Amino acid sequence: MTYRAPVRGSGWRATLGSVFNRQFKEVSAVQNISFELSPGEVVGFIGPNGAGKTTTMKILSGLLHATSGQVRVLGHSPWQRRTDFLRRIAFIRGSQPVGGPQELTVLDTLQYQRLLYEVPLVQYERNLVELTTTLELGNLLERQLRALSLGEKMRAGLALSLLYRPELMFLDEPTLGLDVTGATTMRRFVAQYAEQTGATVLLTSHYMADVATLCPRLVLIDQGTIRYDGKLDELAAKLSPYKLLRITAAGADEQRLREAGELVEHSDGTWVIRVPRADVARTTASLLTDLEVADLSVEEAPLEVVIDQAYREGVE
Ligand SMILES: Nc1ncnc2c1ncn2[C@@H]1O[C@H](COP(=O)(O)OP(=O)(O)OP(=O)(O)O)[C@@H](O)[C@H]1O
Repeated sequence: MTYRAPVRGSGWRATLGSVFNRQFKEVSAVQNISFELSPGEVVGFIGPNGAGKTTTMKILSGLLHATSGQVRVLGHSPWQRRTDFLRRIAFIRGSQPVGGPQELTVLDTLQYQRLLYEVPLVQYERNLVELTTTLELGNLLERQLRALSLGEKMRAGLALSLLYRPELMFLDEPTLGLDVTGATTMRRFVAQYAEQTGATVLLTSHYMADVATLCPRLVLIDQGTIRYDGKLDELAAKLSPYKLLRITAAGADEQRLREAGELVEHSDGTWVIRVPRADVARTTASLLTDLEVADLSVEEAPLEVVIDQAYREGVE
């Protein structure tokens, strides 16, 4: 997919000049991307800023027409934007949760959406009750869209999209700017919707908590090309050949723990050591034998660390 981007120098002369003599350059956003989603999958589509995530989602939802290649979504060519296709998908962006006239109330907008998507009245009323409860919209329904906070807009935006029960959701940074509670509510809601309806979800996020909570599979894109497509835990295993042992033991001495692995942290009688994956079972057993262990847990390296490494060094 290439964009035709206008080229303009800086300063008012260049600005004026570009009005009469506009020049363009081709910007390649994504190339040779190929992946499939199975019905019911929840997939994390991640990558650094500018990697091509939003562009891909716009192509998949039909907002952009790819300059080359083949795209099939639910048996349709998305760019044709056929009504029967649009009724089955939703594209929800955390940066623009609700479009349309901002003077309308949430309820007006939901009613307008019902007409647009031809949702039968009985189904509309049932869905509205359910969405109002699960997304806690009760006291927002009579409020104008423009008066909503970011978190409230996001909840309203989700309700608008889910009113017609899409079977495929493109979620572009759905927790952007939300506080901890807002982000947790959003994750819980998406997981619940996908589970109850069997919907397929493709989700982009820079918050690893979203990915870790929701997505067993990851597609990692960088500079417009896919670098990894597979299970989240396999990516962690591939990139991080270590696990962390967190151990609380009375009378443990530093020397003994240093023998067991690389010391990462020590506070209040709790030690964290890094141990090669292959040695975890043996090391754990010997520590349990040698020390008076009150607590011991085996943890993966934090996902942030794994993904940061994938972005910086690649996956191979
Ligand atoms: N309308 C446009 N005109 C020209 N170039 C564009 C346009 N939209 C996006 N691009 C470029 O295409 C590339 C991919 O952008 P895209 O928005 O898809 O990235 P992204 O992965 O969603 O990034 P982010 O995580 O920052 O949102 C970037 O280099 C961007 O500058």
